[in-house]
Parts: sequence; C-alpha cells; structure tokens
Amino acid sequence: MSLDTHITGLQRDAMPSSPPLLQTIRQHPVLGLLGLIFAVQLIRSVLRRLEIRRFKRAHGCKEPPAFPQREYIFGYDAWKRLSAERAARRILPAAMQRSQTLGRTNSIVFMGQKYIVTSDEDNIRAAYSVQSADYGIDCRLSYMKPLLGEGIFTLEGPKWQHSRAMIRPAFTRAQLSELSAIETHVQHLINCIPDGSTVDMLPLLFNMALDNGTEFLLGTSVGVQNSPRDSEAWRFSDAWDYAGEAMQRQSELGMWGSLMWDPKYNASIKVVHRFIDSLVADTLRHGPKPGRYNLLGELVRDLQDPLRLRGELLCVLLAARDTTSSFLATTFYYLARHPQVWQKLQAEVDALEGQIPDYEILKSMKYMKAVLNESLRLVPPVPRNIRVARHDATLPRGGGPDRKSPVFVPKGTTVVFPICATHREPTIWGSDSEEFRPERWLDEKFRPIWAFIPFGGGHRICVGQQNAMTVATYALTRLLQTFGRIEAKDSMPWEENLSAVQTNMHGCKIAMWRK
Ligand code: HEM
Repeated sequence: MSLDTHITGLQRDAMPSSPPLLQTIRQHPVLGLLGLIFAVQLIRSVLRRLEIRRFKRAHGCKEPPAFPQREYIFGYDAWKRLSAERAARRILPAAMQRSQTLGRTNSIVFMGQKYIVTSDEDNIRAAYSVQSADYGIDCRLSYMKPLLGEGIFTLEGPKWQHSRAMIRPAFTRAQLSELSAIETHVQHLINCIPDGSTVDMLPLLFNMALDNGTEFLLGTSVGVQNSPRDSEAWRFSDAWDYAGEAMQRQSELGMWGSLMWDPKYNASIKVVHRFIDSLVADTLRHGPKPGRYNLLGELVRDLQDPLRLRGELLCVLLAARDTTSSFLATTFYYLARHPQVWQKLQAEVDALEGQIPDYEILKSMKYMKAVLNESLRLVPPVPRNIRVARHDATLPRGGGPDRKSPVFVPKGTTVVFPICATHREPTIWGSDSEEFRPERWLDEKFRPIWAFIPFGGGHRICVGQQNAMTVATYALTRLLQTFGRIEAKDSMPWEENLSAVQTNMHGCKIAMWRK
C-alpha cells in the first residue's frame, strides 16, 4: 500500500459519516421532503402555541363555554344540529336559546372552522367601535362579491372611506324631507289593498320598497307595482329576490361556499347586472337626469367606472329594499295582533286631521317611534352580523367560569353577533323581553345603546337609518289615515325565512277596513 493510499484511507476513516437522517433523506427524497415539511409545521405550531399563550396571559383571556361537540376538527355534530335547525326554520330561536343556556359568548366548530358567537353588548361595542381596527369584513366578501361587486358593503380601508363619503350626502336632511316620491309609491300600495278582505302585505311591501328604492337610487322607479307579471320590472325583481336568497345560502356554507353550484343564481346575477348596467351606461353617456335627486346622478360626478357604479348601487339597493319591507311587514304583523297598540297609534295619527305629514311632523310622532323601535327590537331585519379578526384580538367579556374575563380571538376567526338574541336578552329588557310592548320606549331614560343595534353601530353604522325610519313612519301614517281597523288573518306562529334579511315565511296576512 502506497503512502498516498494509506493517507486517503485514514482521512476517509477520520471523516464523520453523514447522520442517519441525512442518509435517509438522500435515499428517499420524497419521504425526506415530507418529513421536513412536518418538522417545520411542528416547530411553527409550537411557536404559535407559545405566542398564543403569551398573548392570552398578557390580556387575561380565558376560554368561553364551547358548544358541546363530540369532535372539534370538522364539527360534524354542529353541522348536523344547524342543518336540522335550518330545516325546522329555527336558526334564530336556537341561537337565542344557546345564548341564554350556554353563555352569551360561546364558541363552536362548524365545517372545519371555529366561530365565536356573542350576543354580549360589551363585545358588540368592542368589535364595532372601540376595537374596530382589529375586526374586518373579509368573511362576507367571497359570497357577496359575485352579486354586488365592489361597493360600500364589500370594501374596506381607503376605498370604503371614499365610498361612504360619496354616499352619505345622499342622506342629508334635505333629501330625506323629499317625501313626494314616497307618497306616489305609498298610494300605489294603498290601491293594491282590498277593503276588508285578506291580503298578504309582505309581497306588496317588497314591491313598494323596490319602487321607492330604485327611484331614490336611479332616478327612475322600476315600477313593479304597476307592471304586468311578464314585464322587465318583474324579471328584475324576481332575479333580485332569487340572487339574495342564494347569496344567503352560500354564506351559510362558510369557507366551502365557493363550491356551491347553482346555475339559476348565475342567471339571476346576469339579469340584475344587465338591468343596472344599462341605466349606468345611459347616465354616463347623457349625464344625470334633471329633476328629482338620485344617488346615481350624484355618484357619476365623482366616479366614472361603470363596474364600481354598479357595485355601489347594488350595495345600497340590497341595504335599502329588503330591510325596509321586512321592517314594515313585521310592524303590521304585530299591529294586527295588538288592537290596543293600533288604537293608540290611530289616536296619534288622527291628531294630524288628515294632513299629509312633512318631515318635522314625522319626527314628532313619539308613539309611532316607540312602535317602530319595538318592531325592530323583536324582529331586527338583519338578525345577525359578522366580523373577522384581522390579527390576534380580544373581546372584553365572556371567558372563564364567571364569563367575565376577556376572550381570545385568533387571527382569521369569524365572530358572529346574533343581534336577535341581544334584542331579547331578559337581563337587559326584563322578564317581558319576548313581548311586543312599545310603551317600554316611552321612558326617555331607557336607552340601552349597544343592546339595541338594528342598524349596526360604530364606523360602519347604517347610512340609511334615517331614511328607513322616515319611509316607515310616512308609509304607516298614510296607511293609518286610510284604514281604521286591522285584523290578523293567519293563525300560524312566526317562522323564520332567512335571505339577506329575515321575514316571516307565512308572509303577513291581514285584513284592513277603510275609514
Ligand atoms: C330597517 C331598515 C334597515 C336596517 C335594519 C338596516 C340595517 C343595517 C345594518 C345592520 C348595517 C350594518 C352592517 C354592518 O355592520 O356591516 C347597515 C349598513 C348599511 N345600510 Fe342599512 N339598514 C336599513 C335600511 C337602509 C336603507 C333604507 C339604506 C339606504 C337607502 C341603507 C343603507 C345602508 C348602507 C349603504 C350600509 C353600509 C354602511 C357601511 O358599510 O359603511 N340601509 N344597515
């Protein structure tokens, strides 16, 4: 053996052989790669756990009660239970019951995602207002965008601010006091109500709100109240209804929503878009229509992008139309079942001696306001709202055995606010919280601000709140000036019908007698 060979042999012996792990990776690269990924994930998960532990300790967070489930990965039991509740049309009553039995703030795993559900007014205030920087609306973008596109409801940050700045002036007092358009649509409604025989007010109110809403938005009413069933106006109305209902179905599938296959939904979206696009194109070509104020006319002064214009209009239409009609239908539902409230309201309206009310008169009607508030409390048209944590965040209350500690909300977690439960919470509203009793609002000192939020709150509070109250007060006053008696014509209990808003699935069947 030469000296060279001997030295090389010694060097090889002296060289440390590669560790078994590296040898395995060399021999089985795929297995090795998987192992590496696993190891990285494990380390990340450990670091994340440590980060969460530190965060929870720093903020004094404790766990809220959890919905009892056999497994917490997919949440099969929750899925089964919620499906049964949906089939029985009891999603909202069940949410209210859970708030009272499980805890006003609780957690649930549903279709592989963890949700925090809270009806606690302190938590609502935090997410909507004082900690609003921690919570966004990404959770609604995926299911709202196909129909609505980009508009005030689906935007965040500077684009949303711009949107809000453009839309808000539409609701100035001067615009709100322009009541002559509402009068036209209310008179069409009155003409559709037979004297003393059964009528379902719900579709009539939807039509009135669509006519009034489109006039306010586009300067031209679709005129569905006066159009034959096979008209363009009805095609738009039907497509709008179907799209709203399908959008709601999609929202309930959570992160799986994009897998929903519904060709009728896509066709309805096309009908809606075509209708709005032609009006937008017309306004962009010829400028705003002269005469009565309308939102499209105002928006084109600032915005020339037809898609954005369509998005803004559809967002406001969604916000305005179904909410206002659901609100009025609920009010009629209760009035028909509470003759003494109807009488008191009649007395307030009779004091006007048949005069057509102006904005100042509408504002001064105290009992009317109490009735409308009570209707919004018991059946808020938007019964739930959601926010998603932009980063690790907290809610101030609901954790620990006494439910008083802050709750940890991991980044990306959806927080659901069952407003309907907050509005009926006995500890706030008293033991008669389930009853329709407008008198509770006559006590000026009783103002449960964050426990009464039919119009949301904080920086995204409804811009159309005054408009909704004005339209509802005006329509109700004119109807009470026309009809002296009301009766319920349906013995069925209230059953929920959830689309973009909640309504009674049995409609609102009543009879009214002319004075
Ligand atoms: C009873 C009737 C109404 C109810 C219950 C209602 C309810 C709400 C609620 C709860 C929100 C907040 C959503 C959130 O926090 O994300 C909202 C936002 C909004 N509402 Fe209303 N609304 C009503 C009528 C109207 C009307 C008549 C209009 C317009 C004519 C309107 C326009 C809007 C707009 C544009 C927003 C979005 C505000 C933003 O994101 O900055 N709403 N509404």
